[in-house]
Amino acid sequence: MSAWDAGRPILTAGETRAAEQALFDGGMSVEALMARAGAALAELVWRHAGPVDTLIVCGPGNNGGDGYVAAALLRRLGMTVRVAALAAPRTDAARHARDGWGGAVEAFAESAPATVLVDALFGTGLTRGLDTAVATKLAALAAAATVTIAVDLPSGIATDDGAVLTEGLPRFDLTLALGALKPAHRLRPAADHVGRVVVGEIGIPTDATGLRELARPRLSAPTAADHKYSRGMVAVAGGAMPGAALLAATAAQRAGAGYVALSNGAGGGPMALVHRPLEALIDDKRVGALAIGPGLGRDSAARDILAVALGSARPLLVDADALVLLGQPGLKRLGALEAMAILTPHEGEFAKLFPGIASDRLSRARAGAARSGAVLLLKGSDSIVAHPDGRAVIAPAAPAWLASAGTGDVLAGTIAAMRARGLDAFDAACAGLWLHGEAARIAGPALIADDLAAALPRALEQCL
Ligand SMILES: NC(=O)C1=CN([C@@H]2O[C@H](COP(=O)(O)OP(=O)(O)OC[C@H]3O[C@@H](n4cnc5c(N)ncnc54)[C@H](OP(=O)(O)O)[C@@H]3O)[C@@H](O)[C@H]2O)[C@@H](O)CC1
Ligand SMILES: Nc1ncnc2c1ncn2[C@@H]1O[C@H](COP(=O)(O)OP(=O)(O)O)[C@@H](O)[C@H]1O
Ligand SMILES: [K+]
Repeated sequence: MSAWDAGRPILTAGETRAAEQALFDGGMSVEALMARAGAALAELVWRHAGPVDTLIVCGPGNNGGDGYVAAALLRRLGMTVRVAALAAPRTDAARHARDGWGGAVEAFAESAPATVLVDALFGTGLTRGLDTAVATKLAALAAAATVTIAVDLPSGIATDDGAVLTEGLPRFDLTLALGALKPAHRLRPAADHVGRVVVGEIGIPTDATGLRELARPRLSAPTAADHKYSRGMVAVAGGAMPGAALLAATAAQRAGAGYVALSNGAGGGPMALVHRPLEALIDDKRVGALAIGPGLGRDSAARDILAVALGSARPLLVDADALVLLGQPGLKRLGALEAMAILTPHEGEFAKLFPGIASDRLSRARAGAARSGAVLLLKGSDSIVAHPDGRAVIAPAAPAWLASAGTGDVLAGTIAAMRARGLDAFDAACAGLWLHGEAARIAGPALIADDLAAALPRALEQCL
């Protein structure tokens, strides 16, 4: 299964509305869909918080409507549940839901805290940050609660770009994503506020999405018919700083490549690493991926090495210094290559390579892929893989211990191994990114890039 098919769909606010509309066009009522959403919420509260006193704070839209539905269901289960409203319902469905609750409705500003706080103020309809008084009250209720649950999204974050629009927004324990994940559940800084995310299946169609969550890849183990070249041959073009290229090459070996060759290396590294000149490697048709950038340097020698790599027919992975040296002519060459290339910039490299693309991270990654004609992996604490055709995958948060020199070099080698084993550029970037995050979890606190490479086999094991 491809990385695209394996990942859970992520819908924007607009896509969610369109998906809901498709159900309504098919004859379903808004009230019926809200009944499903409210039931999913009631079940989540019941399962995760138990029969303790609960306060559900409801906004004026359908997010608030979900809250009223859940309140009525929880009361029926015998729970002590109170409802507080920020404003009267403004949609027919939310009014219907409040009528179904029928009990007392406190004023939000005066409501007392409870053990469980359910935030049903705003969801995908949020258009601006919360007023200061509302934000302060929500934070106080959250601070006094033992368990905090957000309906669809914590109120105060932008659904589509991961922006936090409200100062002092609480970090919730749990978020019930209705129908599908939204970008804000995975994009930082919003993602820092969602806690554990549970997707509530309410039956909305999700196939029109252009965005998915990174999923664990399924990879095959070598069979009796395999030999070292069929498992994937990786070439790493080294340069001024041999350590970085060596890390990338070692990572490619540990990620399962059958043959890894390093050019311009200073020697050293695993005995199994082959040292060969770049000119010989680019003419070797067995090379399934050529990684260039880690430790390349930015001098004239580095430019020459990059020119050789760009002139080769080997599938390219362009990282680090090579991204900075590429420039506009290099980008043009990339787009014209027969085998789709992979670019792995961090934010700084991205800004140098694509001056003038200033937007949220997801839009930037997509624009960079479209402009280069290459798969673009925008690194960071919420890494994104974008295809030139507009599809994108967001990785769940990886351990921040990855913020350590050389971990990007390990990622480059890991992705090169995936590309060389025969995955297409998009799947290789996704598989490598997943293995990298998992290796970081395995390596644990204070990891160094060498540990990460050493942990790759155990990450790989989980994909077989
Ligand atoms: N669609 C469906 O059928 C279903 C949807 N479902 C649920 O509905 C949610 C989306 O519902 P929604 O579209 O009604 O938007 P919602 O987030 O409740 O708020 C919109 C209201 O808030 C207002 N407003 C916005 N920002 C504000 C602010 N900062 N401060 C103050 N006010 C602000 C805005 O008015 P405005 O002032 O912007 O005109 C408007 O009145 C979705 O997340 C899911 O939970 C499920 O029930 C399944 C069925
Ligand atoms: N705070 C963080 N949380 C999670 N992952 C991070 C964080 N900071 C960096 N990373 C990851 O660590 C790697 C760093 O790569 P890079 O910036 O190229 O470093 P280097 O050039 O030193 O190898 C990337 O995969 C990036 O996504
Ligand atoms: K909410």
